Parts: sequence; C-alpha cells; structure tokens
Amino acid sequence: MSGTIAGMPARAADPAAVRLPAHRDLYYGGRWHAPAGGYADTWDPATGTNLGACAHADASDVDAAVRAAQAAFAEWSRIRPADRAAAMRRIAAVLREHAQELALLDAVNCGNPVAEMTRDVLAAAAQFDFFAGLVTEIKGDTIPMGEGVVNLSVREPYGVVGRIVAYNHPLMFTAAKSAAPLAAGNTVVMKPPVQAPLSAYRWMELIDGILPPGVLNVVSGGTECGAALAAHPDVPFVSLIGSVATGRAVARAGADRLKRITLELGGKNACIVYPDADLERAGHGAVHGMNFTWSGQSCGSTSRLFVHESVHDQIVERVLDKIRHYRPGLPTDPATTMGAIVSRAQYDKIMKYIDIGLGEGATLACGGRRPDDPALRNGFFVEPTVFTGVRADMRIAQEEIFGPVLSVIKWSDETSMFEQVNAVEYGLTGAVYTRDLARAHRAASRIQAGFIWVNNAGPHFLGTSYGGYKQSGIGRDESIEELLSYTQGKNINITY
Ligand SMILES: NC(=O)c1ccc[n+]([C@@H]2O[C@H](COP(=O)([O-])OP(=O)(O)OC[C@H]3O[C@@H](n4cnc5c(N)ncnc54)[C@H](O)[C@@H]3O)[C@@H](O)[C@H]2O)c1
Repeated sequence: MSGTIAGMPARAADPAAVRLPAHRDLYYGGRWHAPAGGYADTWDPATGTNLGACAHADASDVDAAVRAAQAAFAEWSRIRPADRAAAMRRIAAVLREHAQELALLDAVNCGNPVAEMTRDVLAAAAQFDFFAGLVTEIKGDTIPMGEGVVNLSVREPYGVVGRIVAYNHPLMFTAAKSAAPLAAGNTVVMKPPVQAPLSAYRWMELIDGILPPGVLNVVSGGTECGAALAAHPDVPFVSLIGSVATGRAVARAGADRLKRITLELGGKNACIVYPDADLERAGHGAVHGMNFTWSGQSCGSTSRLFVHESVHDQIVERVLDKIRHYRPGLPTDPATTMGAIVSRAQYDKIMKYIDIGLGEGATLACGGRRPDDPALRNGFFVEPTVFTGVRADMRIAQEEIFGPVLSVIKWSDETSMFEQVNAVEYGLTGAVYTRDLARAHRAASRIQAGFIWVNNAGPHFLGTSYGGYKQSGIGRDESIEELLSYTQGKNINITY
C-alpha cells in the first residue's frame, strides 16, 4: 500500500501549485461548449476550499454530446483497429507523463492521498495499453459449410456508449473505463463523478486532438445528467460504476429500449479467517482489504471480518496494531496514508452508521471519530474504525457504509458462518485466510461473489475479470470480457 513513487516530491505539495483545468465547460465534438445546464461549485473535501465552478450538464447538453458522438461513430468504427490502438497508446503515454499533475488534482478534488492517486493514473495508462493490445482479439470464427459457401462471424461495436462513474477513483474511472469501448470501435460520452470532475477536464485538455472530434466526450453533472445519458434513445449501451440504487435506475431507464448495460455496483464483502490461517498475514489482509488509504470508500472493501473464535483475539490484536499505519492526513502530502471523505453527505452517512453500530450494541475497538489534528479541522476526516462483537444481522454488517468502518464477526460453526457470509444482497468480493488448500477451494466456491482472494485481500489483476454476483452488478471489467462486451456478434453466410 505504501511505498515511494518515482518522481514524487518528498514534501507536501503546495495546494496552490495544483494545476486546475483552464476549461470547465463541456467537452464534446472536439471542442468546449458552455453548458445550458449552468455550473456548480466543486470543492476540496480536505480543506473546505472552493475549487471553482464546473459545468453541470442538463438533458439538452447530454443530447448535444450524444449527437457529436453519433456523428463520429462512422469514421471511428471503420478505421483500422491498429490505428485505434496507436491513438490509445498515445493517450497512455500522456497519462504517464502527467501522472503526478493529474494525481494532485484528484487529491484536492476527491480527498484521496496523492501517492495513491498517482497509482490510479498509472493504472489508467496500463488499461489504455492493455485494451490497445487486444484490438486484434476482436475476432470471430469461420464455420465449415461445404464447398461454395463461406460462413463467418464478426464482432461489431454498438455505437455511442454512455459511461457513468463513481467518485472514489475520479481520473482512473474516467480514463480507464473509456478504454475498452473505444478499442472496440464505439464512441463514448463519459460522465465523471459529480463530486470530483476536475481531473476529467484536465485530461481532456491534455489529450485534445489525439482522437478524432466526437470520439470521446465528457459531460459533467449530477443525477439529471446521468439519467439523461442512461435514457437517451441514441445511446444503445450504458455502463455504470455506482451504487445499487443508481444501477436499478439505469436499468429501468434503459428497459424500454432494451439497452445493453453493464453495472459495477456496491459491496459488503466478507473476509474469512480460519483457525489454521497465518495470523500475521490474515491480520495484515484484514486491514489492507479495507482500503483505508481512501477511507474505505471502495466497492471491494472487505468490511465484514469473519474470524474463527479460536483466533479471534489474536486477529483483533493484529488488526488494531496494523491499523495504526493509517492516519488521516492532507491528501496533497505524499506521506499521507489515509485521506479525506469526499463530501459532507458521505461524511454524515459514515458517522450515522457509527452511531447505528453503537446503538446496535457493537463494541467500538478503535476510531469512530474525527481526528484531533488541527490541520484537518476544516475537512471531512474519520479515523479508521473497528467494531468488534458485531452480529451478522446488524445494519453495520448488512449495509454498505462506503467508509473506514470494519465489522468483526466471531464464528464457530462453518455452515452457519457461510449462511451469514451470503446473507447480504451484495456479492462483489471475498477473501479467505487458511493454510489448507482444499479448504480454500471449498470456501472460494461457497462465497457468492464474483472476485475471491485466498491469503490476500484488495488487489486487482489487470486481465482478470472483475465484477459482481447478485445485486453487485452485471458484467465483468478489466479483462478481455470487458472489451468483447462492447461488441455485438454478426454472422455472415456467403455463397460464391
Ligand atoms: N463495482 C465497482 O467496480 C465499483 C467501483 C467503485 C464504486 N462502486 C460503488 O459506487 C458507489 C459509490 O459511488 P457514488 O456515491 O458515486 O455512487 P452513485 O450511485 O451515487 O453515483 C454514481 C454515478 O451515477 C450518477 N448518477 C446518480 N444518479 C443517477 C441516475 N438516476 N441515473 C444515472 N446516473 C446517476 C452519479 O452522478 C455518479 O456519476 C458505492 O456503492 C460503490 O460500491 C462500485
């Protein structure tokens, strides 16, 4: 989690040195456009500083962006895939070149530490390279039909893809989630998170001119903007990273037109510790899997820790020791290990859940409050929080908090433990700690979730499919599955 990044300054970055985008208007058709929907202020959640106004698109703005994307589709879908890939590799290079600048912008706008946001920018660059490298895999089959007939299948793009993303990785989601639909030959209308839109616009300034006008368009805004994109009749494919409630709204909006959708939604993920686990490793994983660096604001966070009663106290002791590595600090400081909560609304929600946990009778083992550090008094910070004595049916163990709150649940009987693990509406990730490989396989198959770690928790592996079971989503990202999901099959039968 921690570690130095090449090129990072050793001292706290001067927030005044943050390069804010010169353009705050909508970017579509290769140009900047004043929004009909007006502007909304955007903030630094760590200091309360107003970072200025940003375009807040309404439905008419979304319509204009979709028309620009539609106009660009004919050319972009027909150029040689290798040329699409070359343009995407240039974008990856720009991301790498400007990683620190973009990371700093995300740090001030969303509150996540700059060191982590630098990794985010590099991850986005890696995804552009990855999907550029896969363009020749957008291929089909030939099926033997006998002499005089050739039968082949091909894959074609859909047209305009609407992508709507969550706030916890603003630049990474805005950039990386454009890569697969573009590689497949679609054009994209991207809606960055309403809380942190600035890095999307700076990115557009940096890559302006690399893609033909209209191929990649950015419209910032809130619910009206997202809803207009989800419902637009000329957007046949909509893809969301967000909450279950928004996922349902997007699915409903697309139902009348039978839109293709992919949904990457929330999680209330379990980490299971068996008595034979390497306790050091499990204690580390229990903390690492919580993504405290970005204050637990992660869909994949393993926020329910199921610990066998025979090792419960040893694991809790290790968790409380290792959690001390995470101390809320200013996101612009490269040494900061834990950032701010993105907004007052999210801060209030987290504090409300901490009250709910106390009211339900869970024991607060650490955190549960704002840090004392006077440097953080104007921001939305919450100390890393651990509840012990949690029952699996408590609200803090059932509902996604999306904050730095870990619930420890003691178990003794394996069958009822798995019933509890699976008794949530979510099914995104899961982690298992054991030295017994057979037990690990059995446990992995019993957890109803789309992404399982054994003796590890937290990392994604580019090339492997990431996505949820149950209400955690539809579809798989970060892999060739994501790329191919942006294509539709066509069969051609030729008699000669
Ligand atoms: N599975 C994943 O890969 C993944 C990754 C990150 C976050 N998430 C989830 O995202 C959620 C947190 O992010 P958030 O608070 O930004 O989520 P959110 O659902 O509130 O918003 C997500 C995006 O949808 C837009 N939106 C809101 N209402 C809409 C509507 N009716 N129609 C269309 N768009 C609409 C928002 O403006 C934002 O851009 C959590 O539930 C988290 O688990 C999932």
